[in-house]
Amino acid sequence: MPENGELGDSICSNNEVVLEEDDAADWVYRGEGAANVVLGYAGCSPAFVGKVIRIQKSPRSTEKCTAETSTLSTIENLVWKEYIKSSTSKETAQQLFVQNVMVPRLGSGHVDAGMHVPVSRVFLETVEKNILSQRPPWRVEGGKVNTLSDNALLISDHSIFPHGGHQEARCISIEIKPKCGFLPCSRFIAEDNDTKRHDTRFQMHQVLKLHQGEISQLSDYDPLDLFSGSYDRINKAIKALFTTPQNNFRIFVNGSLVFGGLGCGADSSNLDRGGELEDMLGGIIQADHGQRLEPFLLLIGETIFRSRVLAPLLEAQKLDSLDIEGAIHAYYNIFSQSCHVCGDLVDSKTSQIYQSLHSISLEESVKIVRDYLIAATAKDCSLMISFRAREHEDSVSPYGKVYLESTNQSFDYKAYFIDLDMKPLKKMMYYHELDKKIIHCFKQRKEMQQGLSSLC
Ligand SMILES: O=P(O)(O)O[C@@H]1[C@@H](OP(=O)(O)O)[C@H](OP(=O)(O)O)[C@H](O)[C@H](OP(=O)(O)O)[C@H]1OP(=O)(O)O
Ligand SMILES: Nc1ncnc2c1ncn2[C@@H]1O[C@H](COP(=O)(O)OP(=O)(O)OP(=O)(O)O)[C@@H](O)[C@H]1O
Ligand SMILES: [Zn+2]
Repeated sequence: MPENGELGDSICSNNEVVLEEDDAADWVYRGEGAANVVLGYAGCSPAFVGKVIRIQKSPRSTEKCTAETSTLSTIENLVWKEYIKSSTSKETAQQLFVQNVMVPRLGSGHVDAGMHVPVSRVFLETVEKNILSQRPPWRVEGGKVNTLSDNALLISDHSIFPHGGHQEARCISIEIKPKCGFLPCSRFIAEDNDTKRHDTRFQMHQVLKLHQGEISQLSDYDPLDLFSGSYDRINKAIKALFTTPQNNFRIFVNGSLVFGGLGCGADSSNLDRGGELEDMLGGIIQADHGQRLEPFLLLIGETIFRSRVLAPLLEAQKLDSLDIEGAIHAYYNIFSQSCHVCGDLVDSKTSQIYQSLHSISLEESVKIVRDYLIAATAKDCSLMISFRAREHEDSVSPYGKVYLESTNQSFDYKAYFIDLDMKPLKKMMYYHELDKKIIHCFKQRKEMQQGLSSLC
């Protein structure tokens, strides 16, 4: 149960201010994912300084925008009933999911659930026009601002520090999408899929992405390193993220993106060949030009190592204890449907293993699916860490402190998780299909490589 007992109403819904056409010019494009566009505030209204707004998109394929007024489905209400009241609108349910499900797991100091601000349709239409030229073409193709939404989510801007009255120090932030940090060991993983116990989901998915032309090279990054808790392995992961950032690593200076892409395709093409990043690091890392990047990457590693901020994220990811190969059967149970997966099985020994999952109670099935979905959110969110140099060693600060030995500097830092959206229940079948595709493609490549090496 949520600690504050809040199950239904929008959190601190700000009904006094409505963003109108004239306000649109104050909001500048920051980035976007598959589902939302994020804009930073460049105006001077105290209510918005230091904030971003997150605006829903609607997929192009549906042609028309749809107003997000509907509520969760009956079965989704059953899954989330401990956390979200059944009559709640979908968008408020999203916010309550963050507040009641994710904040207790990741810590209130690392998550801002945000609050809704009302927006007019013309505000959204103007924003859509203003940002069009800055959006990556493939994202424009994939979706547009949902101009029928009547609000946007106002969240702290995690890529800058709020103004403190004195002259602002340069702020540098990074964004990491760490993906799944453990190897599954569920007894429901079929023998044929044993590779899942040894190869990470991230690295196996890389092979499918390469095959489908979504990336042009395999990433060097191994999530097991980042989540290992070991200083050396964390630093190895950061170096790999820098070498092959894809959509897993970005750097911002004072809120502007300076390294990494606005989506997929950010391969090694934008490494710091011209030394621009070295220039940018100038105001923050006290070292000569050409020697700033390495300490900066060490600063990120040191912060992740010392703060242990990824430990609770890993715990949340591990709520997926049965793997999709187990959880999918519980999914069919809660719909009281005959299980399509078992229906397709020919091997009676394997079906016996899964039969045990079809004899559990509805409550147990709901818990398995709920935990799987929470884990899915934890495997897909991102971490933003912002740094600014500390001027006075003993100054009181609400932020964490990290010391960088190689330059003898201390930094303030803050670390926040973003994109903690609830995954739709209906995605369970997609997850099962994608899992099969990933393994199939990975095994094919492995067999091809083994065939080639036996020829040599
Ligand atoms: O399935 P995955 O692991 O590829 O994750 C999807 C992400 O792909 P990635 O591999 O990180 O590039 C995908 O990211 P991109 O759009 O590729 O940047 C989304 O985050 C997607 O979540 P949603 O559909 O927006 O809720 C993610 O879907 P979920 O699986 O988290 O639902
Ligand atoms: N609070 C924030 N402060 C600063 N930048 C942010 C914040 N929230 C999001 N961003 C930026 O906006 C980008 C898109 O945001 P977000 O990941 O929430 O979009 P999404 O559509 O939900 O993503 P997904 O594709 O995973 O569904 C992020 O990658 C990040 O660079
Ligand atoms: Zn089954």
